[in-house]
Amino acid sequence: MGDILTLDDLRLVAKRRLPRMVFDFIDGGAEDERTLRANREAFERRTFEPRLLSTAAERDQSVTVLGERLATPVLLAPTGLSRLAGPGGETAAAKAAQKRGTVSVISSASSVAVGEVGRSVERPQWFQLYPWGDWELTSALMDRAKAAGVTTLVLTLDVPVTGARERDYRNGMTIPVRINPRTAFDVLSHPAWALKVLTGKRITMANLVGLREGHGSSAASLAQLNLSLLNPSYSWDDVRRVRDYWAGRLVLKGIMGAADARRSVDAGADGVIVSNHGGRQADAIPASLDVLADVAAEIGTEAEILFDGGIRRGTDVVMALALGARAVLVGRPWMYGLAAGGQSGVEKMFDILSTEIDRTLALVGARSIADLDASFVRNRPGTFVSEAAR
Ligand SMILES: Cc1cc2nc3c(=O)[nH]c(=O)nc-3n(C[C@H](O)[C@H](O)[C@H](O)COP(=O)(O)O)c2cc1C
Ligand SMILES: CC(C)CC(=O)C(=O)O
Repeated sequence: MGDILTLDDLRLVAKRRLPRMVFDFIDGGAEDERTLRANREAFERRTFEPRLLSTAAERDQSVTVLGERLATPVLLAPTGLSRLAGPGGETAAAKAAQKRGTVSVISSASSVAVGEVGRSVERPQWFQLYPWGDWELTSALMDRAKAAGVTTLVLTLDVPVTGARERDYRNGMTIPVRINPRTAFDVLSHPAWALKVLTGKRITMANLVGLREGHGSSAASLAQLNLSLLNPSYSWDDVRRVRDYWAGRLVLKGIMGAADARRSVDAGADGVIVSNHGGRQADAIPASLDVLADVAAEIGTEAEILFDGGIRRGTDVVMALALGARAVLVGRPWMYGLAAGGQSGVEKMFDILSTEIDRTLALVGARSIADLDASFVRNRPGTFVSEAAR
């Protein structure tokens, strides 16, 4: 991995190593992928106003998030079925995060059960829950997370139904996976991946195993169960019910405006994640960066604000922090890291970002994260991204 300089390099290695259907599942977004592209363009449209002669010989990028000290302001976002990207999946990711002094958020749809990840690391992890209609299963999952030592629950609110990831439909990446000459060729032409990933333990939504009496345990039936549990009429009262049940910290994910940020605080959230699910759910909603300052203005003094969507550089991290986030999460980049080099690939991702964050702090003139505020960022109208650059 010596020639990998950037997170985009990691993406290209992942693209070579993974079957197209797996790469596109990770890389893709919903419908026309407008929101997916917008997430990047929002960073490319903004610039810094450097403050000269105001940094220090050593910069400090540590932050405190909901009472936890993190060595770097980057957490791993919850992503389902990570073992598709590489062996170890969520366990490898949690170990990498722990090694770099931060945490991962384990998805409800993770391919390693939360208890197993918890046993493989000392640092307590976070756990993500979907807005399920079935309270018995929801509370059972919270109990499992608590028993696994989870400190912070992330309740994802932007999945009333699944977004239309059209790359997946076209590639046969559906439930069940469509096996035809094209998908078979796709897998067979990536023998190293097939050997490493498909010959290991069966890839399945491990948290759901045994959750529902009498429910089958095949990968397809568990994925189907996950889908069928989604509840389009989930309400703020349901959020309050989770709040009352979960004694730890509660973070609401998918907040895209001041009004929902206010409702989150009213429902008892300790924090929110400004996120559009990496452009995988609603298309034609804004870049998450474009609503961050609004959310910060509304609830910045009452709850902690985290951010995800399109972070690919240290400059992006510093910009999001300057605009009001306490820390950021990355989704696709750690999956690319896992595909490129397992746990060391995820560590590599952290190392690239940390080095870039440190250099950016020095170049914009900040000694620590606490020095950053919106005055470091210029908002430029229009975009610098050409069609060709995409
Ligand atoms: C392959 C994949 C699976 C995901 N699975 C989940 C999930 O299970 N739960 C969830 O809340 N978000 C999920 N997300 C969204 C991420 O948590 C995060 O919001 C998003 O990836 C951030 O954008 P980024 O990929 O540009 O960093 C997933 C994202 C990807 C790419
Ligand atoms: C594995 C899926 C259930 C999760 C996913 O793709 C997502 O939430 O974006």
